[in-house]
Amino acid sequence: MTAAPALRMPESRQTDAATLIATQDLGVRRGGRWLVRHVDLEVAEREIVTLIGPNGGGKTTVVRTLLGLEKRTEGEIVRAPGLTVGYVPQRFTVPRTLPLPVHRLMTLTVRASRSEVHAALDETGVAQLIDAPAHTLSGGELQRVLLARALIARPQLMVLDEPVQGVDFAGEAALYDLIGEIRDRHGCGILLVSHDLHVVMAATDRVVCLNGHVCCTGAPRTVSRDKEFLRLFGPKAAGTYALYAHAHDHEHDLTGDIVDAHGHHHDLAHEHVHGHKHGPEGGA
Ligand SMILES: Nc1ncnc2c1ncn2[C@@H]1O[C@H](COP(=O)(O)OP(=O)(O)OP(=O)(O)O)[C@@H](O)[C@H]1O
Repeated sequence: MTAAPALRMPESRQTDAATLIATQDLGVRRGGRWLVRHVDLEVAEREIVTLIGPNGGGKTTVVRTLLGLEKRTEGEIVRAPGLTVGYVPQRFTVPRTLPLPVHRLMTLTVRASRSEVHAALDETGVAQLIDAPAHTLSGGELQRVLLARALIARPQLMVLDEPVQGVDFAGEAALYDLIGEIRDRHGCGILLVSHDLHVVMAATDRVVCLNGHVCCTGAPRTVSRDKEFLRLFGPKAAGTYALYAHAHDHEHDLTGDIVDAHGHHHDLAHEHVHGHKHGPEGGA
C-alpha cells in the first residue's frame, strides 16, 4: 500500500461517507500484457459497488490487487487506516477427502468461539448447518457459510467475488437481499464482483464496468444507458435496470421464494404482481 495525495471523488458519488478503499490509475501488467489499466475505483462505507464486465475483463485481478494479493504495476491504492476486510474469493472448493464440519471451516483462519460462529451463521440464515460436513453443502448454502465466515471478524469492507456462484436464479435474489441487509446492519462497504446483470442492477449503489479498463461507471440507471455497456452486453441488457427500478417491496426466504409483508409465500414460477421475473428470461 502506498499513501497517495488527496483522492478525487467520482462524480457519481457526492456523499460525506468515508472512503474505505480507492485506486487511482491502477494498472496490472503480466507477461508483457496489460491485464487492466487506468482503473479508478472507490468504495465508501455503507456503499455497495459492483464490478461487472465480460470474462477476462480483469475483475478478479482488480480485486486481488486491491487486497494486496497481486502486485500493481502502476497507479495508487489507498486504504483507510487500519481497514479490516472480509473476503469471499471466486473459487472456493471444499475437499471431499477432508470431512471438515462447517464450524471448523469458519475458524480455519479466524479465532472465534462457537457462539460467535453460530451468530454469524445465524445472520446468513444457515445456523442449522454449524455441524454439517462442509462438502455436503449445496451451492447456495456454501455461499452463505462463506459470507458468514467473512462477516465473523466484523470487517469494515466486505469483498465478495461472485457471491452467487452455484446458486439458482431464485436463490440469487435472496442472496443479494441478504448482502443489502448486511450492509444496512453493519454499515460496512461492499465490493462485489458479479456476472448477473439482472439482479445486481437493483442491489447496487454504483456499478463499475470493467473490460481491461473502466468502460463506464455510475448509478445502475446511468450505466444501463451507457453505449459502452450496451455494446458489451447487448441491447437486451438495457432493460435490466428498468425491470428492477421499482421499489423492492417483498422479501425472499432462504430458497428464494417470495414472502410478502404478511409472511405469505408466493409461487416464484409466476410473474411478480408488480411485473418482473427473477431470471434470465426477465430481459427486456
Ligand atoms: N498472473 C497472470 N498472468 C498472466 N495473465 C493473467 C494472470 N492473471 C490473470 N491473467 C489474465 O488476465 C485476464 C483477466 O483475468 P481476471 O480473472 O481478472 O478476469 P475476470 O474479469 O475476473 O474474468 P471472469 O469473469 O472470467 O472471472 C485474463 O485474460 C487472465 O487470463
